[in-house]
Amino acid sequence: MTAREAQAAPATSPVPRPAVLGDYETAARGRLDGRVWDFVQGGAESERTVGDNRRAFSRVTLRPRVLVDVSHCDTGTELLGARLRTPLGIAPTAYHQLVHPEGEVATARGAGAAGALFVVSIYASHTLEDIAAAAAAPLWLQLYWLRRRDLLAELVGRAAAVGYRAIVLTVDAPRLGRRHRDARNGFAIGPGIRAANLDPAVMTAAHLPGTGRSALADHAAEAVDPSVTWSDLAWLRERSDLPLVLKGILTAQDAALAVRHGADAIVVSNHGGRQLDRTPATLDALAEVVDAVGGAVPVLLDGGVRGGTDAFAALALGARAVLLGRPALWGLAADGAAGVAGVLDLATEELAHTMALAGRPDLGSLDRSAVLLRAERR
Ligand SMILES: Cc1cc2nc3c(=O)[nH]c(=O)nc-3n(C[C@H](O)[C@H](O)[C@H](O)COP(=O)(O)O)c2cc1C
Ligand SMILES: CCCCCCC(=O)C(=O)O
Repeated sequence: MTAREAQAAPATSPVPRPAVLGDYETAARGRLDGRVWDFVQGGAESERTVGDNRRAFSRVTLRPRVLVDVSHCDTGTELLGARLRTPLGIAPTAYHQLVHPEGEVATARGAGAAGALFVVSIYASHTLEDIAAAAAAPLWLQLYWLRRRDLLAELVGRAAAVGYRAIVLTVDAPRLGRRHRDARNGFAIGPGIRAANLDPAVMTAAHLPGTGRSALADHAAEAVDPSVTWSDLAWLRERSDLPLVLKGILTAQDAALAVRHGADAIVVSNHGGRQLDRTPATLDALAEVVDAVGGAVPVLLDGGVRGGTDAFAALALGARAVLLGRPALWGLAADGAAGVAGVLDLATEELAHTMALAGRPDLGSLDRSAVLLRAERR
């Protein structure tokens, strides 16, 4: 069942006729506890980077070509050997059960209905195996480099055994960003929700409310290994034959190092503005990374993508695919699997529409000449 069918059928759909992804945001806002909402929406420190990710997309101008046959617009793409119906996928986000009882199992169903990639967080609230059983489209597994390397080795083995297609190592979080909303809320992961793939002994701090701090930040300080460097990637490589994707690259220097150390793909990401505040908007960093990589590996982007026209801009500037973080959680909170598929289908329809009006009937015909990215006014 596609999301459109799901929404057309019962008059009880909680998000009737969403016109833009922001309609899912509004619906999610009405359903979530304030502290969970702050955890989802919030960013690090002044949240300047959260806003900059969005502002960068508003500086894009489109340059349409005309008298092109656009009677069929194809959003299909290929990524690390897998065919996808859409270049829009789901970024890894922790603890989907915070926003919907069916958590990542529903997210996997929604992504499958849309034919979209789903990157599963190491902090998923369902097991890798249950998520895989619900999936009908490619899954990748995201890791943070935990001090407990035995857990990493176990996870990459389990992921391969149930068909995950890549390992994504997030490299922008040697410690957690200073998230003032979570600190003020003393945010902790509530009872009944757990990181289903990790040893509970590692997770204690993440569940301690009432400290006056973010329990997740305390957990990260305990559990994440901040001493990891480029040379450690070989350790992970030796334990998995799956392609290795590095998420959180923002500079040409690190992009070149990633290629040199054998990364199979790169995600240009500032973690949705949740880690180092005042990093560049991902759209502004994209061309630098794409140029440094020189086509050696695919480059993906996340951060601030809120519709098909944003995706069009990122794809034109060289991204092979684009990931949605918060919007997937809005869809999940609003309407479970149908909401996730609804977000992906709506954004993909918007992308196809933009492609038609811009005279670019397939992703291969999209290049930098399709957009102008105006410099930021100082
Ligand atoms: C609630 C939440 C949880 C997140 N959890 C993770 C995570 O577990 N691993 C990770 O690599 N990134 C995580 N991220 C960052 C996302 O993968 C992604 O980089 C970011 O959300 C993209 O920006 P967007 O939300 O503006 O689309 C999280 C983001 C949010 C909003
Ligand atoms: C590394 C400790 C917990 C991380 C929580 C998920 C996440 O990455 C986020 O942005 O939030």
